Amino acid sequence: MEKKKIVEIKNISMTYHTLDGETKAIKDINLNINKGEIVSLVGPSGCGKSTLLSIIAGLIEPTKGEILIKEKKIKGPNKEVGYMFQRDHLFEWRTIIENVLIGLEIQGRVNEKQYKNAENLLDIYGLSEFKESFPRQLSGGMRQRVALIRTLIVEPDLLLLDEPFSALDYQTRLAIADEIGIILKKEGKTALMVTHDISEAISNI
Ligand SMILES: Nc1ncnc2c1ncn2[C@@H]1O[C@H](COP(=O)(O)OP(=O)(O)OP(=O)(O)O)[C@@H](O)[C@H]1O
Repeated sequence: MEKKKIVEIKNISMTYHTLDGETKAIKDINLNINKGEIVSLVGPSGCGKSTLLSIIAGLIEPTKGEILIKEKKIKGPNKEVGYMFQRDHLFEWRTIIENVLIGLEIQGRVNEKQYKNAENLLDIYGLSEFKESFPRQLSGGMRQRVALIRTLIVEPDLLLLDEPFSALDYQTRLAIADEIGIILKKEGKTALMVTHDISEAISNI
């Protein structure tokens, strides 16, 4: 049986033009990601990893090439793609559950069922007692887990993770990288994760 393609990256190149000249950030990238795959992209700082993620998320337009998500060409930001950034970007004035629900709130999809689902995910991932806490009361690893649940709950077809562990200390990073890999597999998610750290990439295999 042929695997179901979620994303097709076709001949993507990106050149930035600034007053100082031009920077060729990426050139002729081709990659398909199938449903349920977790793909790690490894490379040194400045090699164009974030650029590629921003293009897939529809945040910037490539100089050349196209991105198809479920066979549809993307033209801008869309709800098929969930993006988790290097920092957790939790809102300090919202409680943990309110942070988890923000994506659904923006899409006008908060209802009792979704609220229960949020409570359930917080419970599964060991955060239920922090439901009414504020982000500052949580450790770095816990905050990152909240950010992941917030991204998962809107059920995107593709998750983009941009060095999601880079703000954490080494020990926490190892633990949370394993844990997030397990969560993604358990939920059957398709994900593209970029990192400059080969051990993070391997821990997701
Ligand atoms: N908005 C921009 N304008 C001009 N040049 C840019 C812009 N964004 C990135 N670049 C350049 O493009 C190249 C790739 O940057 P990018 O941030 O994609 O790399 P990266 O691999 O994600 O790096 P890091 O791991 O440090 O985040 C770099 O040389 C960077 O200076």
